[in-house]
Amino acid sequence: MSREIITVEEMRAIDAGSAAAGVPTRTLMENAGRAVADAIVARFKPRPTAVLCGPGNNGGDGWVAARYLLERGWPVWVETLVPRDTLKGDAKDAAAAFTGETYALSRDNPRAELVVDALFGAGLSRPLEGEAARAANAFWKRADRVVAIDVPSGIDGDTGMALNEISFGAALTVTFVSKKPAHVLMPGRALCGEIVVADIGAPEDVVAAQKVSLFENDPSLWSLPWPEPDAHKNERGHVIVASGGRARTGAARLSARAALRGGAGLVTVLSPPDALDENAAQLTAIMVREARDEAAYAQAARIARALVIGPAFGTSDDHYKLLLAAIGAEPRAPLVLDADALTLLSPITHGFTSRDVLTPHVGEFRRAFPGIWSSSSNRIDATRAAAAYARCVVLLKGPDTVIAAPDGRAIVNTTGSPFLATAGSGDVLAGLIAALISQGMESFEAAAVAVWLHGKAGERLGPGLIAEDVTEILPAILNDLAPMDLKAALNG
Ligand SMILES: NC(=O)C1=CN([C@@H]2O[C@H](COP(=O)(O)OP(=O)(O)OC[C@H]3O[C@@H](n4cnc5c(N)ncnc54)[C@H](OP(=O)(O)O)[C@@H]3O)[C@@H](O)[C@H]2O)[C@H](O)CC1
Ligand SMILES: [K+]
Repeated sequence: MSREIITVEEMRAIDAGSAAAGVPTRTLMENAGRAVADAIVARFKPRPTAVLCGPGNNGGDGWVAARYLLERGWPVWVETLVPRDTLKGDAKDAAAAFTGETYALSRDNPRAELVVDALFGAGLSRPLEGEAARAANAFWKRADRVVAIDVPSGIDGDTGMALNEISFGAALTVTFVSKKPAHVLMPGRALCGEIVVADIGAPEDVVAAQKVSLFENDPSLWSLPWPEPDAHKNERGHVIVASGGRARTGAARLSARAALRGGAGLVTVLSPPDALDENAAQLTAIMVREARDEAAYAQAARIARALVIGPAFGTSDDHYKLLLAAIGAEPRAPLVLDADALTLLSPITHGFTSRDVLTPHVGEFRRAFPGIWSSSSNRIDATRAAAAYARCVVLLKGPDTVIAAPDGRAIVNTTGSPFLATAGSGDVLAGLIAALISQGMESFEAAAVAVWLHGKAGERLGPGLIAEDVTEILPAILNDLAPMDLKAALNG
């Protein structure tokens, strides 16, 4: 399946391009409606079904779906928001071809056990009102009985937000060509239920002409740096993690352990003198190095293959100087900057490089990039703008983490579980990113892989998860991803 995510504007361009290439929009609508009926028939037994149709082409898809369900013997009727004779274009044709019962949308219609929401899709331009809002509220708690066409009505396709917080929620959403931002961004993703992407016959070259650079995170987008059989630890890179001072060291160790589990050949915790014993007492495979002054941080930046600064690092003026020493080192390793490092640098005025990664959560992002946050319409645009501005990879953490590169590429992650929102989780993520960079991955890809793995760990662990568990379950997740020939070699 294609992992591309297209915006509403791109989807409109694909519609127009298809028509120009000889595939009429009426054909696309026919294929869309049939795909909806197919998805329903594959999942539900026949039952009284109402198809709620709106004034535009989303409604048109609904009329087509109703016709196919009727042909398959389903007890199905249409409830239309606007009089049938006011419909135009493809939707008018689609409605004319439906021979079943039709009602005006209202609370007095026959009781349906399944509702197909074909009120609004990509053309939603204002909040739901009137009968549409009433229906959304009536079915809000019955999402298990709702199938949405394209997006649950009321949700903006480009942002995943419900306008005025009124929308449908669905058990199944059937969309066309590719997912839209609303299918991967919260709360849209959660309101869609299962998402089916149907091919409706838009010509491949028409889709390719959009030059999409936004993807849903997936192993098909990247390949992990598996070691060669004769690999030496030095080839797998050296990650250094800067520790906080006395009694503030756990975060750095979590990060360091994640770096080791993530495959870094060597991992060192860079420790202020007062925390040296504390760190040394709790580390075995991970090395500890004392760092007294700015020169030590600059030196670490020179010798590492990736340097993590931020987890419980400290936010004093002295810490700021140490951070600047690392940033200013020449040449220097890619930096993974999180937590306190972001606080120290906010608002960001530094230019970084495309090898550096900033990993803010929303609060940190708003402080780091205040103007960008307030002027962006969604998390994808915000992260892209921040990456272009700071000239580095930016990873905006959340249930819908977005990773953007300064060249405009962006990935939205959809693995994970709410249990990952816990102390130390971000420290583990930073260490994992550094581990993958240290093994030679491009920083943008490294960040995408790390978030995907981190999310999978969250899914497997579920309730009771603590950050330490995330590092410990990584071998199982990595093993599943290992190529067959490596598995065969390991199994003799
Ligand atoms: N390539 C594809 O993926 C295809 C998708 N198809 C389907 O087409 C819709 C998009 O159709 P469109 O007609 O552009 O838009 P809608 O059906 O969502 O609705 C537009 C009309 O609704 C009015 N509107 C918008 N918001 C409201 C509201 N809150 N209350 C009342 N009316 C509203 C809008 O009015 P304007 O004043 O804004 O103009 C329009 O009249 C897509 O989602 C797919 O389902 C094609 O079938 C095939 C190709
Ligand atoms: K809809």
